[in-house]
Amino acid sequence: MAVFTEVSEAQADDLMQSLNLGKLTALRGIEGGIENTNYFATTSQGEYVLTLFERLTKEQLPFYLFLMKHLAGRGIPVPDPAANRDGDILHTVSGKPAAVVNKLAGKSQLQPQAVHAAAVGDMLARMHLAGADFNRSQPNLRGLPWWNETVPVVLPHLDEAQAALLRSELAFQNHIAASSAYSALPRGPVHADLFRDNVMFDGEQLTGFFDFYFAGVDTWLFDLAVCLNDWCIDLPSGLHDSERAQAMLKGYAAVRPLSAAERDLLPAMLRAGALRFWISRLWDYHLPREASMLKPHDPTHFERVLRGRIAQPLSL
Ligand SMILES: Nc1ncnc2c1ncn2[C@@H]1O[C@H](COP(=O)(O)OP(=O)(O)O)[C@@H](O)[C@H]1O
Ligand SMILES: N[C@@H](CCOP(=O)(O)O)C(=O)O
Repeated sequence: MAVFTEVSEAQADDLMQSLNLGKLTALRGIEGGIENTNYFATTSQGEYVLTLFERLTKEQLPFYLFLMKHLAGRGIPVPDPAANRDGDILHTVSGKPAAVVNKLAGKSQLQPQAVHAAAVGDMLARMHLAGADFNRSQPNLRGLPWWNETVPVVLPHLDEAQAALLRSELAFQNHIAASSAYSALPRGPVHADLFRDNVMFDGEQLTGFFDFYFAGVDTWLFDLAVCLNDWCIDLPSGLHDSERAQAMLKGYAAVRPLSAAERDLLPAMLRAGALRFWISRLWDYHLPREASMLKPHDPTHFERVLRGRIAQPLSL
């Protein structure tokens, strides 16, 4: 479940009315998600999602919320945070920072085909281009500095072979990040967590995507690698699916062709994407948050993905 903080109907009604979104008619806690408290709030005007942020601070949140607003304004199908009469889009509910966004149509496609992978590639490239002139900046808070901090914390929980892999991959990624080839990669705001459960489809039509709370400024190639590592990997084997990967790469490149430097570094970024989620899953698994009733994601999945990416680098 992902209701860490209870919200009463009266509290939600007050907020919806202050946002000029009508009178609350129903409020329902959302089970999915692992980071924040989420409710579906129905009003006389429509359906919305109310999020209370459990870990992110008031200083960090404007980047995500204004990025969503910027992208929505450019026609990218992402939730648009609602503003009050003073133009504020970050609110407070039960002492927690909170936001209200429109509910997106569609449902998750958890068993994607090539056509879905292509649509995600196309939309990701559109998002990168639309975000290029966004005027705020915040690093990817789950980027290399966080990996360097967190690896020593999770290492004691691993067996020898896993610890050796984690150490050597972290060293490899530090080496890549210090290279001139890496510095030459184009960058901008990235979603950084565009997994299957964060994208909505109506049949083959991508209707929207959400959950921007791991977004940040990073290389566009890293974002693409994160998508390839989720949409184009079979579950539970962790094996690469070439048909879906080619479809995603083609969908992306039709909107924004990859540079030579990006093509060269794709294998390293696929490893970076696998390492990032192996570390965060190990962290969530071995150091769970107090009072959380969540079932953590399986860390060994991304260990398998990483081993696969090292053994069989994807070449373009
Ligand atoms: N804007 C939205 N439109 C439709 N459904 C949403 C929207 N935002 C969140 N959801 C629903 O809420 C669930 C949890 O949201 P998510 O952002 O993944 O939570 P968390 O940040 O806690 O991981 C999603 O799986 C989805 O079902
Ligand atoms: N996609 C990540 C976990 C982040 O969870 P989300 O529900 O906020 O997308 C993973 O699979 O490890």
